Amino acid sequence: MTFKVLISDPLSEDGIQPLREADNIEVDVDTKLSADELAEKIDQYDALLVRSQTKVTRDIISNAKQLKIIGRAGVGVDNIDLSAATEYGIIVVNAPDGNTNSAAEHTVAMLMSLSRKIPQAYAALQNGKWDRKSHVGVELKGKTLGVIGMGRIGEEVATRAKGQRMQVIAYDPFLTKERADKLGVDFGSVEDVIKAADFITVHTPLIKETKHMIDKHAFAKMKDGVRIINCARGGIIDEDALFDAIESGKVAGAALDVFEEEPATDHRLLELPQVIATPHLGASTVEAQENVAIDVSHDVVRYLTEDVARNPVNLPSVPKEVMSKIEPYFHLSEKLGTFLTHVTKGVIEEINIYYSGDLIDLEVAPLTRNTIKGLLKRHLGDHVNDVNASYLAEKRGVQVNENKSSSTKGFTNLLTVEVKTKEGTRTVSGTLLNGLGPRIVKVDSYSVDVIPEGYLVFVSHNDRPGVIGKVGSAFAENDINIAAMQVGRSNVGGDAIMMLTVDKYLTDEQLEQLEQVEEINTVTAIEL
Ligand SMILES: NC(=O)C1=CN([C@@H]2O[C@H](COP(=O)(O)OP(=O)(O)OC[C@H]3O[C@@H](n4cnc5c(N)ncnc54)[C@H](O)[C@@H]3O)[C@@H](O)[C@H]2O)C=CC1
Ligand SMILES: O=C(O)CCC(=O)C(=O)O
Repeated sequence: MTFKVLISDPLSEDGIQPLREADNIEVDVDTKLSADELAEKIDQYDALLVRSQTKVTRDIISNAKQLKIIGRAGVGVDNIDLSAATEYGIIVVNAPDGNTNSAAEHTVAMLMSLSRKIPQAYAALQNGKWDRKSHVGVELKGKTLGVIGMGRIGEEVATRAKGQRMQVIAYDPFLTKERADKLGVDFGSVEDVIKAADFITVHTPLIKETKHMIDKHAFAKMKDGVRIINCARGGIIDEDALFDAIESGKVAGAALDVFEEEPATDHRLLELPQVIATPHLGASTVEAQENVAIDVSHDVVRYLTEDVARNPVNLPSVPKEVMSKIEPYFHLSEKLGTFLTHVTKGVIEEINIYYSGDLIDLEVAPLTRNTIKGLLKRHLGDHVNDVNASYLAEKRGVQVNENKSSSTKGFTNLLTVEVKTKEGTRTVSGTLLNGLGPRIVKVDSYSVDVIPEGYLVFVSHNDRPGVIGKVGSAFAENDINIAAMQVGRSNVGGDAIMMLTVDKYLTDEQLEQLEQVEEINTVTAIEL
């Protein structure tokens, strides 16, 4: 099978070598497509790679009939409609580490340019003005830098600012005292930071909580003559409030690499002499562009060929060590879900998944997603995958509960899936037998030992002498070859079940014939 990859923004040619070198991947580069052209063309592709220029909208995603992965060569994924991608089962991956250094260096460059008015002085000189009076700067040494967002870039900036002998005070919801002490920075609330700082730099993602977090109220609390830097995302700082704060003299200057609307060629902030700006250049170095393209290309190859991604954005990433431990249970979890879709009557309202034995200490969320996938796929089709399984269940009002239970019923590991509908509850348990692979070991209260593979027939019947022979004959009369058979009963003469492994999926006619046997209540054909 050959996968087709479209690259719709300029990416480093050296960086995309992993894609070019993959045997089964064909790469098209087209960086001039309009949104409409992309929406029209996208249905031929298995993967789309972008930088920040292409807006991957719901419209484009809904046309992407075979798209499996969107790769963002960079950190911020705000140019991709993540909820649409999740809904359509498309994984989004980014390259979070490759441009950290460049973005941090750019921030420091902006900090120094801002403090010494280098861009303004250069522009004046180009216009023939030897003006030394208007371009008096301030030193960084001894000043306080406020860092909001101490992730990868924020931390690098803080460390470098200390090299300039600045004091650093930082806020991040995940910044612990231990980490702050280790980095040699003070920490406090957003308010503490903005009140204490002479320079403020933001390094958060643009999300609901950070949109306009620096607004007119925040500016009012700052020191007079504060200077602001934004090399993260336009919109973290309210641009109108910044404009007013500069005009009023509260803010002495601002250095902006990013804007709420980009490209921002005609922005009123750019008319202010206190503002210096670059056109979103934080990651624009040879090194960063090569790094992010390499990282994202590797992830696209990995996902298309092995179904694993290192930097997924709309799916929690599972560390390799965890993955290697849970991987053997993947097959079992999906098969248990699929088994239940065959034997469950009515609309699923609740799914309870119980993990016990060896499974109790593992991170089982990926197995839960896989079980849900098994439960939904038969009815919703092949577009159900790990990315959208939980979303689709939630959308349908299905409550999913993940439980860890100490009851192993004698197995070293046991995975039990219970499904509730208005018509009742059905339960199936499976285990991974050492050296023998996956087994279904219980259906409702009946113990069985069945390999969850191929074609099965689930028969519920009354426990009477001779019934097994009758069922055997009925199968023979219907030309159905039985490869294996398991029986289980609740009590002598009571309800009983049979699980048979057969060679073919039973037709409706065959099922009707089998149900003619007096002792048989229901016969269900199962394909796992
Ligand atoms: N200008 C450019 O070309 C570039 C811009 N960026 C942008 O820089 C930003 C930071 O990137 P990274 O450091 O790689 O991301 P990161 O994910 O490592 O760090 C973001 C940090 O922000 C923190 N945060 C989230 N909400 C917050 C809040 N309300 N207040 C304070 N902190 C909050 C998070 O806890 C996290 O530690 C992103 O917006 C990214 O898109 C990244 C690379 C290049
Ligand atoms: O140069 C780019 O692609 C933008 C980089 C960026 O903003 C990011 O990685 O978040």
